[in-house]
Amino acid sequence: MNTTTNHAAIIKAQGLHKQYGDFKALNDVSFRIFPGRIVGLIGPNGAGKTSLLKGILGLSTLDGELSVLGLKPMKERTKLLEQVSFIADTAILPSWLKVHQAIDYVAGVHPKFNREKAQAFLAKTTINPKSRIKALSKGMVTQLHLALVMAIDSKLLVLDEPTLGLDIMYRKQFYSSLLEDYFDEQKTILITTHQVEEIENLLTDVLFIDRGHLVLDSSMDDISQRFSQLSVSTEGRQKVLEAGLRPIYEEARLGGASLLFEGVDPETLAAFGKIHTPSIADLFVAKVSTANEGRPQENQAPNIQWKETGQ
Ligand SMILES: Nc1ncnc2c1ncn2[C@@H]1O[C@H](COP(=O)(O)OP(=O)(O)OP(=O)(O)O)[C@@H](O)[C@H]1O
Repeated sequence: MNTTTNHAAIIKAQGLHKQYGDFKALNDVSFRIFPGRIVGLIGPNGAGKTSLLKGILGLSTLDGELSVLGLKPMKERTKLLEQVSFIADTAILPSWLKVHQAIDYVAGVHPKFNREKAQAFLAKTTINPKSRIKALSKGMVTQLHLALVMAIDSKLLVLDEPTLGLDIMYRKQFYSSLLEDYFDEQKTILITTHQVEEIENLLTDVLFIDRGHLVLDSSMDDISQRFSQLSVSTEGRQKVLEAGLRPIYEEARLGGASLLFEGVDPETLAAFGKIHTPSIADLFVAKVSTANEGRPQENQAPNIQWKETGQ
């Protein structure tokens, strides 16, 4: 992240590469993540998010320099996992276990697990502590996982698609619990999701990744300083172009266009139409399209289906 801080970085990544046979899943990825941040790792299917997260957790090898909480993830995995908690997108709990036994189990193996916290998270769901895990719905199993993981007092929480399969009510509840009951300035959360609009207001920073390349590393504050989206009529668009202003991305909208600018003074733009900070989804599409212009066809991003923002 570009954020200036007095703290040492929790994650330092320099020139990371991941190769599966001939295929490059990560290509020269470098970034830093500092304590007290909630970082969204955003990218389309197959972008390399899980490969990166697995490397950070010491669950698979990455080439390049990587330090997490001052440790080398692969070599010092045991020590690292004492301070990190995570939910993989394919997390599985033994189906024969009862919910209260799952709590006992985690309490037994994890010194930083807070049983009362887990029980309080579960009390917000309809899960019966006496149920066997095999009797829970898919979404309930995820809820149980999240309750267990959020009750561990870790310095770093890694969430890979944490709310997959959960209903909208619980998703909202989960994200507000994450902020109110889990997060504090000593902790760091690294999260991936395809439902970017749901975490947009939660994030302090974003890392955009596309086809193994990091295409943006920015704090949300910097995004609002650096990028502006301008809604204009068709004539307004013409005037913008005549004034020599060049958007990095544009989309046709009913009766006009939406133009996305980088590093252009908002006051200059305001003379032509309505300006606002772009949504993460719009910014992602813009940055990926710009990055793709310089890449050969076979490395270009697939069509990305983001939720319409209705601009
Ligand atoms: N074990 C593997 N062997 C070969 N290729 C792999 C392996 N794991 C991942 N890949 C490839 O690497 C690329 C990145 O995969 P990865 O799972 O990191 O993407 P992702 O961004 O997490 O995607 P999604 O959003 O779909 O989960 C994909 O093209 C995938 O097919």
